[in-house]
Amino acid sequence: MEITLLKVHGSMNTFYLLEGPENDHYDQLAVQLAKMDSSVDGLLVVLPSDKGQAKMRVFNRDGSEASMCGNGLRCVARYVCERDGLDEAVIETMKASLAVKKEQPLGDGNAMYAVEISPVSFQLADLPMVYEGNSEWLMKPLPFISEEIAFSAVAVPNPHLIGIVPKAYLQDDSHQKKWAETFNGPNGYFSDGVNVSYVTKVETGIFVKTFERGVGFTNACGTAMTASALISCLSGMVPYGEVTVYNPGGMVKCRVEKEGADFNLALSGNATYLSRHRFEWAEELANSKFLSSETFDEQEDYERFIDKVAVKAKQFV
Ligand SMILES: N[C@@H](CCC[C@H](N)C(=O)O)C(=O)O
Repeated sequence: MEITLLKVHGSMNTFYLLEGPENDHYDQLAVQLAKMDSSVDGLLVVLPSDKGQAKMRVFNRDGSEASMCGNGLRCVARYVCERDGLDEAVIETMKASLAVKKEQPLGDGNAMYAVEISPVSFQLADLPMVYEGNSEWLMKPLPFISEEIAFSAVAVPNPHLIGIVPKAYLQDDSHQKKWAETFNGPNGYFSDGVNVSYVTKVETGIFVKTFERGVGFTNACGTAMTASALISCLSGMVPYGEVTVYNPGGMVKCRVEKEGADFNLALSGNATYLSRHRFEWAEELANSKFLSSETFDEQEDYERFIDKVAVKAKQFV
C-alpha cells in the first residue's frame, strides 16, 4: 500500500506522521520505520475523531503505544490546523481530548504551537508504579535508585519519573542511562515501564534530559519537560507561571498553573516539517521502501533559532 509520510520534529524529537484510517498494524510500521531511519523516535498517526478535529495515536520506536506525546502533539496540531484552516483545535488522544493552538512564530519564522497537557496525576496507581504501599512519591530519594537524588513520580498521563540532579549527572549521563534502561520496559516497580528525566536548574530556567520508554535517550520529550517544569515549581526551584525548559534539541516554554489542588499545564514550542515521502508499506514489512522524498527548508530556520535563542542548551550536551 502506498502512503504519504511527513517527517516532523518538536525540539528535534523526530517522528514520521501519517494520516490514515484505523489499522491494527501501526505498531509494526513504527518498528519498520525506526529500522530504516535511526533518527526517528516514533510514529504519529492522525485519525478521524468525533471528539475533536482529529485523533492522535503515538507509537514509540519499539512499537509500544504511548497515551500521550507532547512534542508530537504540537506537530499534529500544526498538521490539523493547516489542513482545516484553523488557529485552534481539539485533538483526541488515548486518555483525553486536548486543546491546541497556533502561536506567534518565534525567532526566524518557526511554526510554534501550544498544547494542553492533561490529565495530571501523582497517584502511583496512574503511572502505574508500585513501591512499598505508597500512593504518591514526591521529591524524595528512591533508595532502590539513589539516596542522593530527589525523585517524583507523575502521570501526564504517560508515566514519568523525574529526578532533580546537580549538573554533573547531566554532563555524565551514565547514572541516568543505567537506571532508565533498567526500568524502561515492564518491571516490578513500573509494570508498563517509565520515562526517566534528570533535571537541573540553569540561570534562566531548567534543563531536562530524558531517557524515553520504548526509545532511549532522546533530544527532547514534551510530556517529560512539562512534568519536570511542574516538579520544579512544586519544589520551589522555579516560580509558577511560564518556565523556560532547555533540552538537548532546543528550548520550549511550559506553563504551570496551580488551581486549588489541580494543575493546568501547557507546552509551547516549534513544530517543524523536515520532509515529505511517498512510502510503499509492504505486506512483507522488510520489503517496504521509500519511493520518493521532498525536503522542506524549515530546518535552517530552526537551527538559527537554536543558535540564537536556545544557545544555553548546548552547555550540557
Ligand atoms: N516524546 C514524547 C513522549 C513519547 C511517549 C513516551 N516514550 C512514552 O512511552 O510514554 C513527548 O514528547 O511527550
